[in-house]
Amino acid sequence: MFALPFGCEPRTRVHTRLESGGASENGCRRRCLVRRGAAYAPNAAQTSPGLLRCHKRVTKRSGLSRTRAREAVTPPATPTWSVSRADVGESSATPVAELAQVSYYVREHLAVIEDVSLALHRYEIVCLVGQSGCGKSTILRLFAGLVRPTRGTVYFGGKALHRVNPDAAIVFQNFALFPWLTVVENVMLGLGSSIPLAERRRLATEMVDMIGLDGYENAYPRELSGGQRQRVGFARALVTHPTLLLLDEPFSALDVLTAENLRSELLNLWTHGSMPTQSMLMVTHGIEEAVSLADRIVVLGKGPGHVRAEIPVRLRHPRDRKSDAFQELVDRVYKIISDEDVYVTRPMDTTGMPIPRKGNTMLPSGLRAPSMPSIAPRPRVPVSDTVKRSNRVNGGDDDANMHSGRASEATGRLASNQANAHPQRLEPNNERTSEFPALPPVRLGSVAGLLQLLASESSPVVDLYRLGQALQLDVHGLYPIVEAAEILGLLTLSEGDVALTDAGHAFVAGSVDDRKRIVRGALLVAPDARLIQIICRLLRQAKHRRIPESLVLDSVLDRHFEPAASRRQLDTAIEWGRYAELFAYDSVSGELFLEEDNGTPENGQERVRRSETVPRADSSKNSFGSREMNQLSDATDELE
Ligand SMILES: Nc1ncnc2c1ncn2[C@@H]1O[C@H](COP(=O)(O)OP(=O)(O)OP(=O)(O)O)[C@@H](O)[C@H]1O
Repeated sequence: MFALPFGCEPRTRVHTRLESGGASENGCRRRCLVRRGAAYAPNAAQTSPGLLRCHKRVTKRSGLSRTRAREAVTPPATPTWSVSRADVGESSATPVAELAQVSYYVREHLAVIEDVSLALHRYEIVCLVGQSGCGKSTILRLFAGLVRPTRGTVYFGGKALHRVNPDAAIVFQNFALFPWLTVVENVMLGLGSSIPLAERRRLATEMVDMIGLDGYENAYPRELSGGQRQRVGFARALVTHPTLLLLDEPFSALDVLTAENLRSELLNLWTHGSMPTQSMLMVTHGIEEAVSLADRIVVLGKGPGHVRAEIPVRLRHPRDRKSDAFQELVDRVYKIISDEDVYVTRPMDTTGMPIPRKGNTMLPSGLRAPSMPSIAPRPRVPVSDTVKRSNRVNGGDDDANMHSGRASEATGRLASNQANAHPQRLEPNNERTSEFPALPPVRLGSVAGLLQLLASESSPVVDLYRLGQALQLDVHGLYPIVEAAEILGLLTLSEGDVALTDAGHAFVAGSVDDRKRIVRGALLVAPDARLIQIICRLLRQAKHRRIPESLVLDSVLDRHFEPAASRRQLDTAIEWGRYAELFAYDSVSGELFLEEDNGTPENGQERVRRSETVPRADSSKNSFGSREMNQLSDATDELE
């Protein structure tokens, strides 16, 4: 199945609101929501992790100063962001969308779902859980108007829906990106052709920025990690400003740390009222995921699909997964799903108390046991220097690793026991031929996920071994992520224990811009980030602020690493440099380049940003004069 967000009309109410003060009902409502922040909402500047970049968006669009723009969208300081948007009492009598006694049959006689009634209210996240084949995705498609009910009615905004829903968008599990289109072009597809091309590009670029992919606008999907691809999926859905966001297992294809990071960023956007969306319906197989995100969990039964229980989740955000209330709810949902004979009547649903008839503890097919990691104490196993060195050059096993795919994740898990039991037996890596510092080849999204996880722990110090167990990562998979965080000064590792530093706490609490600033500052001074520092200096020396990647490979990396390891080092440097917006990369020409200089001195160095005006060298290596190449090549000796 492949579909794009629906609707072609430009829907610009949020931007209108931000620029003009907002006159629309929706804009007003959302503004009120933000203002009520004094009573319930978070202070983005203090507590907002992740993806939120509204202040930057406002700056770009309205010309406000950055500080003023931040004030325009940041609610007043408040103790905590703890109340669900569904709890603000703004849900109106008319649901955002509703299935009223809907049945859906295929081939005229095969019932997929039967007599399902389900209302989605304003500012509510509803999670659909249930065994494989119980009709979860079908319900999503009904709300999207992609399929029509055989009986019953689908309502949207109180009106019967008879066509594809233009105010809904879907985020898919498998990202569904066009590989031949860049990030911005993929997002533009969500907008439809009735909007002028330049406007589509502008809106898409803004959304890419908001979703935390600034610096990747012109990257192709193959250059992105799974988490980044799913960010594009979110951007493509959100760029249409959908009233209803439908999520079909959006985190299930991601490794656990990336999923953790993205999930918390999404929740943060939602909680801050930064999304144009009024209601979210998410299909998930993860019970803990449902309990951590949902305002209401709907459990479906199968044969044919029907609603077995609706369980309101009244826990406050951020939800403590170790709390008794959280775990009780997980157990309750688990019991309802796993025991077909637990019969739940509708009046009982609101209390969330099922009536067990007889025991059945088997995990149904397609249902994952509670999967979000929690960490317990354990005996200590230090990580050997050999493992550290080996992992720096070779990377770990998870999707976190930039050079391994899903298959290697599974392999890594299988290998985990041996590796954890005998880390000191791992063979030293022989690729490196000198003491040039190697970057651990991991994605920074995984680092963010790890930090997020550590911050949610009650203990300030967490045991690395237990952490690996909880994440189902062996030492090869986990250590490079920890090491990357260590290089960036975000955590400390001592005798097998990891602890967040002040910078690590600031990173977790910070916005996307804050996070990038922290990483940028660290990369410019960290001794182990010498490769990135050399690239930055070469770029500043280059005539057009562009260098071919071959220069870095030939003149720097190949002196110190075997060719395959050189490539991995360069890919890592590109990923980190892009994230920090230190430089950009053109994968077609294989060139690194500086973006427009915004003149902001940082750590004694000048930060540079994108510019269409930077002259672009020809994609062939020859466009760099041999004299310049020689000069730059000579310069590397000095830089090293
Ligand atoms: N167009 C169709 N033709 C034939 N069978 C269909 C069609 N649509 C849905 N089904 C069947 O209906 C059942 C429910 O499908 P659906 O994808 O909605 O379930 P699901 O709960 O989302 O499953 P999963 O959790 O495995 O993704 C499945 O058995 C599916 O094969």
